[in-house]
Amino acid sequence: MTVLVTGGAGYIGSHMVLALVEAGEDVVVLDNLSTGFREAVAPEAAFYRGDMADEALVMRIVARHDVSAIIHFAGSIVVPESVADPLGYYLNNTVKSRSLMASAVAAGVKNFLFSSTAAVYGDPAEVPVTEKAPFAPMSPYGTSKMMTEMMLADVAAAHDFTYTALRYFNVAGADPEGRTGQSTARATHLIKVACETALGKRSHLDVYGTDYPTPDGTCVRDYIHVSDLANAHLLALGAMRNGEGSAVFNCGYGKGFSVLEVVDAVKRVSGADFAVKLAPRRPGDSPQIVAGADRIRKTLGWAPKYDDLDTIVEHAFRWERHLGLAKAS
Ligand SMILES: NC(=O)c1ccc[n+]([C@@H]2O[C@H](COP(=O)([O-])OP(=O)(O)OC[C@H]3O[C@@H](n4cnc5c(N)ncnc54)[C@H](O)[C@@H]3O)[C@@H](O)[C@H]2O)c1
Ligand SMILES: O=c1ccn([C@@H]2O[C@H](COP(=O)(O)OP(=O)(O)O[C@H]3O[C@H](CO)[C@@H](O)[C@H](O)[C@H]3O)[C@@H](O)[C@H]2O)c(=O)[nH]1
Repeated sequence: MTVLVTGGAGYIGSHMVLALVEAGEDVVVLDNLSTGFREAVAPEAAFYRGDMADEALVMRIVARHDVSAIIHFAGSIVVPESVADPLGYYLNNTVKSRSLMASAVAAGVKNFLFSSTAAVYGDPAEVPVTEKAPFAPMSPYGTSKMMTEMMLADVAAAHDFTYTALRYFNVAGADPEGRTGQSTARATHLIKVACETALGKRSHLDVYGTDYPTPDGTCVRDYIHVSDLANAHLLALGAMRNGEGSAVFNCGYGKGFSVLEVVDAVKRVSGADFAVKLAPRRPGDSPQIVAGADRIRKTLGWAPKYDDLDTIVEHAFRWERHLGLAKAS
């Protein structure tokens, strides 16, 4: 009874592997290391370097390790990059997820947890946005994830197969014990970029767009600590194993912070007053996304431990310092 984690060498996946190992699960990771790092994978987990769409490899892993559940993180994750390269995103996030699902069905793996995203909502009419809101992605990234969710629903209707789509809001922070964190090269995520800037790895931080219809004109996001997110996966996995059926959950705290508020938090926590430049809007950005987060708390009993922006930033900053002072590429 092993859990297969695709993308387990990545930022969120490496935290998930730690949480699974701590929970006593057997874990096998499949990752092509396109953005992940072999050394980020906890030593207790078996590791295969390969592509999630390599159906023969996935079937071999499932048979050899007696895989009974898949947690599927592997994918491409940068919103503006998806605007520039939609076909690349549809291939890696949608087409290759279809292959992974086909392998799961063929091999009889019945439980499938999927990394979806708040980006499937686009610019929602109501904020906080609940799971009942319609799909309205504003970027190829969001559309690529929406299509995967739609495939999962169809597969669950046709086969003995249960899925949970967790729609993450903005994931940030690092393992509180400092064992892993976000090591992504050429990072684009706000909190990581701000921490790099605070440490002098970048000359300044650009604020993309100051004329949005938000209180201070900058985009608002709901930042969730990566370790709370890993815990949400453990709960979702338990519910699927208990036969509770397919489900969709938002993963966020229900609180929004603007880009400028995040920049202030990073300055406060780091003690560094770095340069900030106001820049034009970035393609594909939604003005404001905040999670309606009741369903996961009520249904799965999720009780986050790190629901505090300064704590998230502190953990992210500590990891960034641990990575060293090499200039960000
Ligand atoms: N970081 C966020 O804020 C956020 C928010 C919502 C959803 N997500 C989703 O969570 C998942 C993990 O994101 P992350 O932030 O850890 O990103 P990441 O880039 O650190 O991790 C992705 C991992 O998948 C691997 N990978 C990519 N394509 C692959 C393929 N074809 N076959 C095998 N491995 C492959 C990469 O090498 C990497 O280790 C993604 O699916 C992403 O869309 C992330
Ligand atoms: O140097 C920077 C980086 C970001 N931002 C802004 O900060 C906000 C957050 O951006 P970012 O951290 O890149 O996250 P998102 O574009 O919101 O996307 C993240 O969050 C989504 C869920 O909401 C996930 O699905 C994506 O994978 C993940 O990249 C946006 O308004 C950006 O324009 C800046 O102003 N300057």
